[in-house]
Amino acid sequence: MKKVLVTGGAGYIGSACSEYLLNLGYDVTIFDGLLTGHREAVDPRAKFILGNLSDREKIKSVCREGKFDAIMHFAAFSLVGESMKDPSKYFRNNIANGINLADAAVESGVKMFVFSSTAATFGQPESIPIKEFDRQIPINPYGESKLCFEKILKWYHEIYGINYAALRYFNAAGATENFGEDHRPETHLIPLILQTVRGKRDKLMLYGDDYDTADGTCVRDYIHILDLAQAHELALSAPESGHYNLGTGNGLSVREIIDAAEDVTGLKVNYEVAPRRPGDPAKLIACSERARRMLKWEPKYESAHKIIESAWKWQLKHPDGYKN
Ligand SMILES: NC(=O)c1ccc[n+]([C@@H]2O[C@H](COP(=O)([O-])OP(=O)(O)OC[C@H]3O[C@@H](n4cnc5c(N)ncnc54)[C@H](O)[C@@H]3O)[C@@H](O)[C@H]2O)c1
Ligand SMILES: O=c1ccn([C@@H]2O[C@H](COP(=O)(O)OP(=O)(O)O[C@H]3O[C@H](CO)[C@@H](O)[C@H](O)[C@H]3O)[C@@H](O)[C@H]2O)c(=O)[nH]1
Repeated sequence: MKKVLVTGGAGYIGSACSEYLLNLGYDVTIFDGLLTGHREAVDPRAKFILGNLSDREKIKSVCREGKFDAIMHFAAFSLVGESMKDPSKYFRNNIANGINLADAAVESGVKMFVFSSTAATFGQPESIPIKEFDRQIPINPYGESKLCFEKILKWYHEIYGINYAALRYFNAAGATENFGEDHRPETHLIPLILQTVRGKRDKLMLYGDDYDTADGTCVRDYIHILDLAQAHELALSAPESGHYNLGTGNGLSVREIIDAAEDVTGLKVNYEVAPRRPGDPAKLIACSERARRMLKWEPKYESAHKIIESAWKWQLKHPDGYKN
């Protein structure tokens, strides 16, 4: 499993995972269309191919020539709000373009396919913490597109024998020394809080303080991207195909994240309580026992302070994000 194709390796999580694999001596090829990613986020040790997964012939020839042992598939669109306005964009990229890649993988004899899935496949959870086999009823086209691709992989496994791991991340956060979060527009809580304390934004809008949670604000399970990277590498030798939840199991409210950010930065977060953001479930917390047991996954950056500290360091080093 030494030769790995990483789609979306110029993006937030894909760049950190590529760096992690390269540090362990893997041979990494990154395939990315730079649609939402950044050229500067491509680890210089990786081979880089600029291309769009919509180009079926191109991805087939990349796979044929590359003779990869495994594929890690991060490339996708992932804004929930945008998916409610333009579902076609999400179904085309996350499903149709994903099929181009899965077909190329099968045709070229790739043994393992690791897929970025999401907690959004569950929709409103039936119970907390969320277990792998809990009911999945997505409440937006983004979550639906990811659930659909999980099912496609299951069928490709049954029919063609390709192994897969669908990794359902909860809230990816934090940064490595070199790679961090620069979504444009940024919609994620932690980078927005840190941009606010730096004065790059006037204030943070806190979406809803009337949820049925201890302090009234939404609770999420924040997982460091290096812990996600560790899980991806372990998934390459997963004992069986299937899906895994990836979270720490610690739920933190928006207010607790604001408090932790104030501790880490020594600065005040200017925020205003705003109405609830449509589509936000009150609580998302993972039960990741399956990954811990079957992949021997051990998250290392479980405290909010460590996660925020790493994101803070990265923002201070890259005050305007990536340059290109
Ligand atoms: N950020 C999170 O909290 C989170 C949580 C759960 C799941 N995920 C999933 O993880 C993956 C990575 O998320 P991210 O936050 O790093 O996103 P990102 O937007 O930073 O990275 C996605 C990368 O994929 C590339 N890409 C997209 N479509 C492509 C295509 N058709 N052809 C070639 N390249 C293409 C983009 O240019 C970008 O570099 C996504 O699949 C996302 O759905 C993210
Ligand atoms: O300006 C902001 C931004 C966010 N929030 C709140 O902060 C929490 C976290 O929001 P955000 O960082 O946008 O992440 P999520 O909406 O929870 O979604 C992330 O985590 C999900 C899994 O839990 C993934 O499915 C998604 O792809 C990923 O974007 C939510 O309660 C938001 O309402 C605010 O109050 N103000």
